[in-house]
Amino acid sequence: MNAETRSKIPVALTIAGSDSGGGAGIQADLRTFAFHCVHGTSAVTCVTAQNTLGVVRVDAMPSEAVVAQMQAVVEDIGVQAAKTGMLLNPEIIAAVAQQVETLEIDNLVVDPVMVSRTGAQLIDDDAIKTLRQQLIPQAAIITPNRYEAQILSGFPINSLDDMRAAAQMIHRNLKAKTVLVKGGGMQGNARGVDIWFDGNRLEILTTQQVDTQNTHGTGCTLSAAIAANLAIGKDLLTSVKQAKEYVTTALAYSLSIGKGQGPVGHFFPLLRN
Ligand SMILES: Nc1ncnc2c1ncn2[C@@H]1O[C@H](COP(=O)(O)OP(=O)(O)OP(=O)(O)O)[C@@H](O)[C@H]1O
Ligand SMILES: Cc1ncc(CO)c(N)n1
Repeated sequence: MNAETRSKIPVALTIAGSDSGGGAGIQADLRTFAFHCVHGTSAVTCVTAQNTLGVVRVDAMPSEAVVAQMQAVVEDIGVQAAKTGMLLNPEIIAAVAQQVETLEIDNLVVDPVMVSRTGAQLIDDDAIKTLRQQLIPQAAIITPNRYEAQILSGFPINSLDDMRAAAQMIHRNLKAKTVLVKGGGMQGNARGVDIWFDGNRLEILTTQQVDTQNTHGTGCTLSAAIAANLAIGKDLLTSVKQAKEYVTTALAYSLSIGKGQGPVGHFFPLLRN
């Protein structure tokens, strides 16, 4: 049998950490790209020893190794979109920001991974500063969760109104082109509601609320799905809306594995009871 060669396969790049438990980070991103029929490439920033209960240990890659991975992928294969996840320290963030510019990477989705949904800080304070100054202004969209939006806006977020105000403030103060404040960590009716603001248009994005504790990797999955849709050539708002639908269905098929928060079911059409 002759192999059928396809020349127009969209390609996306994830610049993120490894999650040994397989629920978040590059493992979630590559599964999400594959689901969208987008070829997935990766630049690993750090290796976490992690499971459904939390992060046990983190080992950073040298920033030169992250740069080499980005260059190897972009200079040969080329990418139509990229996302960043856990970037860990100021050296890695500065190096990634520099390469995004040098390699002219378009359609950059920045998931400003700082604090997990459980409230655990995942990167150090200097890293947050570098992220604000060097990477966020280059993003087509940034996707902070409730706690990250609190840090970036500087005020507590307890309601949909607070989320709206934070999205507007982050857009204005950080020169973020588009902001999506995610509501997975909210209580009551605001849980699972996201706010989109691009300086012009403010949209409240809702799907069905899914009642599950298996929410590990929802943020990674959402930003990877946005990048996949952008790589395919969809516009930004359509990419976000469709990514949100994808996460909602993946949550509805989430996996009860481990003793804590299990991962979402990325390949739900293949899952059987
Ligand atoms: N229970 C839920 N029902 C419906 N949608 C949800 C639920 N939980 C999270 N989401 C959605 O999942 C997406 C990711 O948001 P979330 O706030 O969970 O990100 P995060 O905290 O960065 O995730 P992570 O667990 O990967 O750190 C958002 O679109 C959010 O609205
Ligand atoms: C590697 C990694 N990236 C991102 C997150 C946030 O969910 C996580 N827990 N682990």
